Amino acid sequence: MAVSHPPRPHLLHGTPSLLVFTGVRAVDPAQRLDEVVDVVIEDGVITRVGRGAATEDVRQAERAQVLNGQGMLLVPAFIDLHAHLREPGQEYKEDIASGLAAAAAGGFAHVCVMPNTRPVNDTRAITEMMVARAREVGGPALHPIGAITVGQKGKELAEMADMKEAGAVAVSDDGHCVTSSAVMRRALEYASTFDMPVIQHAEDHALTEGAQMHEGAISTRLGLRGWPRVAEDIIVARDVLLAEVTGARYHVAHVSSLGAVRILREAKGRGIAVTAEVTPHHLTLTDEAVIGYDTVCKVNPPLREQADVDALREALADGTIDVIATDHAPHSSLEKDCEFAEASPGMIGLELVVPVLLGLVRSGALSLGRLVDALTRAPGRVIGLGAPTLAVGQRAELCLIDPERRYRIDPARLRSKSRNTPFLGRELVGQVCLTLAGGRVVFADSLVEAQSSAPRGPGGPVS
Ligand SMILES: NC(=O)N[C@@H](CC(=O)O)C(=O)O
Ligand SMILES: [Zn+2]
Repeated sequence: MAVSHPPRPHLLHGTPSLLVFTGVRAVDPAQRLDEVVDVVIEDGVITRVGRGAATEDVRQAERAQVLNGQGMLLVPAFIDLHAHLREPGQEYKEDIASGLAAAAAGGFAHVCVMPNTRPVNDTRAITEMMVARAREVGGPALHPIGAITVGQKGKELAEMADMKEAGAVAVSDDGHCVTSSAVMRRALEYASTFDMPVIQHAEDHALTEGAQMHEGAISTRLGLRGWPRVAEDIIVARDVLLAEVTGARYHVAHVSSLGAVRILREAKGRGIAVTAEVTPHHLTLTDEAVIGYDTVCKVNPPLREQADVDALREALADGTIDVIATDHAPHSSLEKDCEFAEASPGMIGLELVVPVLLGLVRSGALSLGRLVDALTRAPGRVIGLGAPTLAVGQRAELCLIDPERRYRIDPARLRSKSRNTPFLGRELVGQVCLTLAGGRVVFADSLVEAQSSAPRGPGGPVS
């Protein structure tokens, strides 16, 4: 696995001051919009949306860059609630610049980053450093998630108020579970005084010691120690009870088991403030992928069985699971080109959300509106960020997708520094062509470049 690669060409010579999409299918759950329209963006702000909005005047304006949206989808840019960008400390796997470039290529305008860096982000100083570094880089906005406990050790609570002031949007010990009920109770109480959600990586470590994959028939056959569903279910059940007594906001990271889905459905039915996310890989892969002992299929929580996949899809469709999050977890060949038992768990995902998940829409497992909602409005609600929308007057944060483009996932074209994904080399359908974040173009694919030419007159780029 190569660790570095050349960046893809950047397009549109910056951000055109007048950007026009004609005849594009715009899908925006916040406005209940699903219609073929024109969209006009002036100086980074959406100024017109509607049939015929791109009048002759607009299209002929000297500074206009007009993109033919026929057959394309335009959606609000995505928010990822769960990514590991590895800076500080493991920049050979990913850093804030490469991680945000990957996010932009995946259609994201906002990325929440987990605190299991080296050192752990459990302080104001590290939170500030991440925010400052992301500002320097530009591109999608970065939102740190602070640790729940000092050093993610599960004992003393970290200084959440400090981290919140510095920009943290939530707390989590992701990578580790807060197993002590007493610590978890205090964490929920403390975080709720700052109105911060507590994100739990639900894994009863006593039940997963030495585990390599999902516990089931395949783990037995492969002779690998298993991670039973109940290790997730026990923690989710306990935490739901704690969320109920504390009234705090509780969010479950990367739900993988059908039992956890059942518990969440019941909790939501009783009006408890719980939310949950699922990853693209848990929605599309099972433990059968592990049969060749390929270390790219090792991930926490593990890929489970078809019955789990079916339950997760159903839960996402009916809103029991609110959010799709990538759990983008880059690792280099050092952690993956080894024995299965030695390999680190995790898969990259930021650049693969659209091609992996549009398949679910084509097969009828998920509506396009719900898919977009789970990537925009739902995560926005969890972190209290106004959702990106295509409404007039909004700063443009959007993503243009070619839903029919079929291509092979090519390692040379990924912007992440890492290559650990089982989707590498697979033929998938659906590609992000253009991403705007904060009113600016942060990613443009060659197809968009081919369609556009440099602005024809003065008034050019705003960036
Ligand atoms: N998901 C993973 O398998 N790995 C994550 C940690 C985590 O989210 O559990 C990582 O940081 O590598
Ligand atoms: Zn985790």
